[in-house]
Amino acid sequence: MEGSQPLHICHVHKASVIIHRSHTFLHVLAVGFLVYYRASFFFQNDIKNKGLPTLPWLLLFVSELLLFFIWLLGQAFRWRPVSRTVFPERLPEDDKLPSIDVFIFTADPDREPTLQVMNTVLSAMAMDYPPDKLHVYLSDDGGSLVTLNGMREAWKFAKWWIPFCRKFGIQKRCPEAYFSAPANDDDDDHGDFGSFNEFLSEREKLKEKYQAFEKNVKSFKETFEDGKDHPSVIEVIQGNPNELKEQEDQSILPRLVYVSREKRPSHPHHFKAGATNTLLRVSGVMSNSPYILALDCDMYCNDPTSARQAMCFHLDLNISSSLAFVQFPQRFHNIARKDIYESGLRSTYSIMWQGLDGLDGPVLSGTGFVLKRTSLYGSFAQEGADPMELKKYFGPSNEFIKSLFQHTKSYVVNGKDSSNELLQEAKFLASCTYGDQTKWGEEVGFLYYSVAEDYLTGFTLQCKGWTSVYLSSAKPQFLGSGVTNLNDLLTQGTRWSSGLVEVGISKFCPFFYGPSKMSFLEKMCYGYLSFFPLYCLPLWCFATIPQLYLLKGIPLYPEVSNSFFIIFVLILISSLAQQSYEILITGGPFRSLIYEQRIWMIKAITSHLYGTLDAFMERIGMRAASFVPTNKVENDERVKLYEKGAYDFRTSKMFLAPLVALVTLNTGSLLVGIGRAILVGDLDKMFVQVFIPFYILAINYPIIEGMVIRKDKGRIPTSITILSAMLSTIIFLPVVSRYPMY
Ligand SMILES: O=c1ccn([C@@H]2O[C@H](COP(=O)(O)OP(=O)(O)O[C@H]3O[C@H](CO)[C@@H](O)[C@H](O)[C@H]3O)[C@@H](O)[C@H]2O)c(=O)[nH]1
Ligand SMILES: [Mn+2]
Repeated sequence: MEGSQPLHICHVHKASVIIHRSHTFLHVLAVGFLVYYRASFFFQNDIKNKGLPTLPWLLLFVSELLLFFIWLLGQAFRWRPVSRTVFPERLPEDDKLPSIDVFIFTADPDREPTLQVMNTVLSAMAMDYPPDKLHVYLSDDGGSLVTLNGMREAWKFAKWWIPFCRKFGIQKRCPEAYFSAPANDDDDDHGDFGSFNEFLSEREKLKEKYQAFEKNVKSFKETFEDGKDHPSVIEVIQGNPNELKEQEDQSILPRLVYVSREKRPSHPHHFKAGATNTLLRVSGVMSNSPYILALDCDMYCNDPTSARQAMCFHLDLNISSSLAFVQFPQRFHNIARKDIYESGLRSTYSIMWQGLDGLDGPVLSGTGFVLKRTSLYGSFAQEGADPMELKKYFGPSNEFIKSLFQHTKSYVVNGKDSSNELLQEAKFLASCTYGDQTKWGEEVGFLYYSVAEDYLTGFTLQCKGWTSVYLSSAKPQFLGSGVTNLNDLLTQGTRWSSGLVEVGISKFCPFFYGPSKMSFLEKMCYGYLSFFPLYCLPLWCFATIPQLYLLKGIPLYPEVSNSFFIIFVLILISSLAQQSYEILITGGPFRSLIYEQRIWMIKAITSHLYGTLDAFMERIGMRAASFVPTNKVENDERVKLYEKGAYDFRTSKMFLAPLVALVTLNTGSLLVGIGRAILVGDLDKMFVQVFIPFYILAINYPIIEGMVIRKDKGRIPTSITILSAMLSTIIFLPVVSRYPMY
């Protein structure tokens, strides 16, 4: 680095460190007493005599231990949280900046509206970075003409949009976001008053052009096409040469390339990891930039300086040699005031990733990262290596092998003569068999093993000694669309947990995979992420066992007068205190306390259970992996429900039935508990078991509302309520009647 001014600084959150560590100590102490209480039960001589059932005790004990274990792993995130500040103004001159390939992924024009995808493309093209050093690639796994047409339209609009953004210092470079905000954004730099009028008239002109663009994108209809069976299609998007001189284009616009890899029904395509590897190869022979910015199709650039921010780390000679990627948070533009689905991912991006950043670095998070290309190539790509050996790793393309040792490549494709060869090579690199018998997906590029490809790939990078940094700023660098209905939330949650657990129970298990250069605390964090979905097992137990035994009048917790009762109370308070503290320091509204617990419970009962089962079934070969892209279409009626804070229960029976059945069971046992308290007068003995269903129902009141009060379309259908009530009776009745009431 030139001069003495640092490009970035890092602050340790000292107060949080002290608070978290002391809290961890106290909480562990309390759990120690709980373990003593549970364990001593088994050493009582009179269990048999009293006829007390040991199975529920054992289940509760194991549940408590498992939940505690997961919690303990989670404390590693709280060990040393840090945050960072960058100084992009101290970066070297533009001509010294390295070039960047931007990868944008889309898979399904029905779930991912083309206009939205094009807005992401435009926002990336308009980033504040030298345009000749920016190459934007769109991977279209849908293989859709609608998307290709959208790209051509986006290119035409970009020719107006990008100069406009530059001239007036526009900050919101995603056109949709820009035109839906008022004209006088204070962040923009309009110059003096005279030019403000000029600005207004140009803005009007641009708005008309945007509307025309929108119309062209939306009105394009596809003649039937099968997105799952087609050859690779690669097109360097360039306007009509007569419209604007090519050279002029080049000086103002970054390159834009459409890539739809070959797909054949008989050939696995490995979802997003496969798409990423295709883009790595294709871009390798086309632009071969040393850095890659990856974006999901809904994640538009909200801060045009994000690429420069990332360069503050990549160009810092003190850390750059081992730095694999800079991760930005996933933030969303559509989170309602009441974030009832917890789609803001508060804890992940404001607590956990900051904690990882204080250890060896954050987890690779699929989108919003700037990664060093060579980190994905492994250590085999050494200069002087045997070319035949290299082909075993990277496949047969000579052009691609050459690219491994060339740092950047002048852009040559323009659709004519010699460059046509390069386009042919690129198509070859995008063919579905290219990776066969190579190390792509195993040791090179993104790994295919899990649908949580980002998590797994980042994990293996860090095991090899690569580091990462996390940069979260007050102004989000990227904004995506968060989920706004229960169905999308639970479908996505099922995929995530299946992908994560799959890693945990494989040879990649964070605790055993090696040799690993990762610190123990970092391993705990990775272990937490792989195993936390298993909290579904304890939660299923807590939602059923105390309730069933309350119905039978058998106590499973200490009575109020027992001194161990206070331990259970303390553990509850301690957990709530930790969550409240974290909501407080991350600036969340206090009601999140309830929303987050509700979603925590709902996901345990549904998506985490299914995801975990899925992972085990895949492991034994009973199921194939699947990746259903999250729906990004906004439906007015459904968005209204979301903004009102009402759950949209239109989802499958598979998700609703267990929720309704457990709410029914808990209601039943709460009523019986209250009845017993009045008639039998054993509230002292059964207090905890009455309190648990009470707490569950209080947190999940909206489910009761959805079952019996709401009349709108988003309610829970009566048929499901009846079905689940019957189901819960059939399943639970035998358990209740096995032991005599006394
Ligand atoms: O076969 C596929 C499936 C998906 N995608 C793209 O992958 C991105 C992420 O998919 P999305 O449906 O939005 O999934 P999310 O659950 O929201 O994604 C999170 O989780 C994924 C792993 O499960 C990561 O890949 C993502 O980056 C991360 O944002 C989207 O742009 C898709 O178009 C593909 O390119 N090919
Ligand atoms: Mn997404």
